[in-house]
Amino acid sequence: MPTANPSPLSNPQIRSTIRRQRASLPHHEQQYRSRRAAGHIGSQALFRNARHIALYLPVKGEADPTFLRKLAHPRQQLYLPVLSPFGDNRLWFVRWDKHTHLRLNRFRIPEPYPHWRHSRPARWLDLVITPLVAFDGHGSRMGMGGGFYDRTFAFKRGQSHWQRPSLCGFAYAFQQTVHLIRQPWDVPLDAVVTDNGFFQFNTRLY
Ligand SMILES: Nc1nc2c(c(=O)[nH]1)N(C=O)[C@@H](CNc1ccc(C(=O)N[C@@H](CCC(=O)O)C(=O)O)cc1)CN2
Ligand SMILES: Nc1ncnc2c1ncn2[C@@H]1O[C@H](COP(=O)(O)OP(=O)(O)OP(=O)(O)O)[C@@H](O)[C@H]1O
Repeated sequence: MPTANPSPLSNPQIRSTIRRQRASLPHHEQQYRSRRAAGHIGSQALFRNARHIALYLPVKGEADPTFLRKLAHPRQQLYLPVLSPFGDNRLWFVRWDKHTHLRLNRFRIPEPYPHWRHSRPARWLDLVITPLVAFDGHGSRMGMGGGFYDRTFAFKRGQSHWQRPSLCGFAYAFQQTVHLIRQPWDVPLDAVVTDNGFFQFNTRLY
């Protein structure tokens, strides 16, 4: 586990700084950069070969992956994260199509109703586009601090990088930080896409 060269800022400092930066980006910049990021992953095999793809609906200036909806082929099925109704701080992934009704969850993020018949187990997804606050060049991810993605994809820890689902962070390029100290529960990203391009990590190294 890499611990050398940590960022001089503490995790809470990184989180609040980047969140502020993200939220102060003008709306048209958020949209422009998000569309560019979507364009960078839309042509990748990781995206093109995925049949079941989870996106998220952005809040508070997060990069917006919903541009991928237009790039998706009709055979590709899209899902959104839903807070598990069992209170176990895990995510369910529920189908997102033109019939899906959304409601606000306790973080005021729109999500589908947690119909289990429309949900797909996390391990049967092919690609999960994950929100994040910060990432580093080794695939470490810092999120909003709820541990939802880490809990839901804990089964991926220690697995080879080609096993599904692939986790691909979706972010603005300025969200990259020098080095995040990886916690034992952190599930590394397989890839990240930003307005600057698409990067795949060799997660087997850690
Ligand atoms: N767009 C989006 N959807 C997502 C996530 C995300 O990071 N972004 N999540 C990723 O896991 C899950 C929700 N996790 C979240 C965790 C904390 C906060 C949040 O804003 N917390 C407030 C304080 C807590 C509160 O309002 O009760 C804050 O930090 O200001 C939001 C989402 C599932 N859906
Ligand atoms: N697999 C797990 N089992 C139990 N607790 C976990 C697990 N993963 C994370 N947690 C807990 O969740 C808390 C938040 O973790 P962390 O700060 O890494 O969240 P995050 O990755 O930023 O959030 P999110 O995934 O929701 O965007 C930590 O205190 C950690 O103890």
